[in-house]
Amino acid sequence: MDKVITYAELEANNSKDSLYVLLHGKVYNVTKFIDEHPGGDEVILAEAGKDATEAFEDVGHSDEARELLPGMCIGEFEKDSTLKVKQTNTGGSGGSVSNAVEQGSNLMYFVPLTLLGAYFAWRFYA
Ligand code: HEM
Repeated sequence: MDKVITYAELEANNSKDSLYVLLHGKVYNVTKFIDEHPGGDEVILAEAGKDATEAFEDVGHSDEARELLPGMCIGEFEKDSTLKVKQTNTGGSGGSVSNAVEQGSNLMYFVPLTLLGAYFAWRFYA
């Protein structure tokens, strides 16, 4: 299983006729499996050309489901491509939203602490 799959290859195999899925940094050819998937074909097709790891783990797939994976593995995902995928995911609106949340959580601590400090300063001097 030494073959390295590029992002271009992953993206090119995005239909029911030929479908690759990226899970945990490995690429799986699920073309034959998709009709047998108990969760239906649409959920897997929706992850075509993307990192499906999160969707796969969110479902909480059983050990039996995981045992099917090695048989469909066709290689490792190109490391640089992973970065590219991650960058497009964190870029754009998603990135600014999480930045805003991060800044918000800093304020969440800063504002009450400042008010508390002001209150005790007032009690002390009053
Ligand atoms: C390509 C690798 C995958 C394999 C081998 C696989 C296999 C399975 C198996 C065997 C089940 C039956 C329940 C279980 O044993 O856990 C299942 C259920 C399910 N799978 Fe997958 N799956 C794959 C990918 C995905 C992906 C990418 C999604 C995307 C969201 C997905 C969504 C679901 C859902 C929603 C169910 C639940 C169906 C139900 O309980 O009605 N699966 N899968």
